[in-house]
Amino acid sequence: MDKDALRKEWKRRLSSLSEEKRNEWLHQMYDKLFSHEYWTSSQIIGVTVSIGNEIDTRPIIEQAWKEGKVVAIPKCNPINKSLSFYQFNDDDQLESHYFGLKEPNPDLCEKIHVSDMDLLLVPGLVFDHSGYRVGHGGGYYDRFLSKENDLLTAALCFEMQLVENLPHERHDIPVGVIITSDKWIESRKKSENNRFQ
Ligand SMILES: Nc1nc2c(c(=O)[nH]1)N(C=O)[C@@H](CNc1ccc(C(=O)N[C@@H](CCC(=O)O)C(=O)O)cc1)CN2
Ligand SMILES: Nc1ncnc2c1ncn2[C@@H]1O[C@H](COP(=O)(O)OP(=O)(O)OP(=O)(O)O)[C@@H](O)[C@H]1O
Repeated sequence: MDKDALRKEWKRRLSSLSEEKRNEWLHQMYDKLFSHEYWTSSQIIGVTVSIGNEIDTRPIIEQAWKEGKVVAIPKCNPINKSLSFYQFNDDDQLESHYFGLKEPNPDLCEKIHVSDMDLLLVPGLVFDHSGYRVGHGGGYYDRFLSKENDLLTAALCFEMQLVENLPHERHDIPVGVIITSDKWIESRKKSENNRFQ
């Protein structure tokens, strides 16, 4: 399957997940994330504001606030397909101009410099065991990550979003850790670790 076919198929699969299973798995995933050292050692966390059938990021944002962490959310620049991150403290700072996404209003938010970010949670539809991903197809995160070698990256996904191998191109950048409801995968080292099960 090419990337477009994968996108289409996994959007369909995600939309057919029952509310009950979705919630059960999400809570297991959050627990794994919040006990991972990437989370505990990070003060400034980049995360999207989820929409539709994406992994619900609201509980992650609220946990970060509760722990006194800084939440940085992305704003797209569709002209050059770049991302800028802004500090998110309050829902009043959100606006929706582009593609139905909830984005920060730059007039109401402080900009976060990438070099200050500790951990970036990367969205995606399908992932493989090496950390390669297929996202919504804008290439925003690959472009962004191509300039940020040192940033810790993690992705949350359901087990059903994991496949053995994805087609990838030279510009694709794998995420460091994948967290599912069952396990976390240190994808960069290609070794699985079930320490948090
Ligand atoms: N919640 C959430 N926010 C996110 C992402 C995400 O996956 N989830 N992104 C993850 O990357 C970025 C936005 N990703 C996008 C990926 C593709 C298109 C897209 O297909 N745009 C079309 C059509 C635009 C239009 O109709 O206006 C295009 O560019 O041709 C848009 C945004 C940043 N914010
Ligand atoms: N670093 C880059 N430099 C130039 N073009 C890029 C780069 N990364 C991705 N692209 C281009 O962006 C488009 C979308 O890329 P891709 O299919 O990998 O997106 P995606 O990873 O699914 O989306 P996203 O990162 O927004 O979640 C492709 O045409 C790809 O060639």
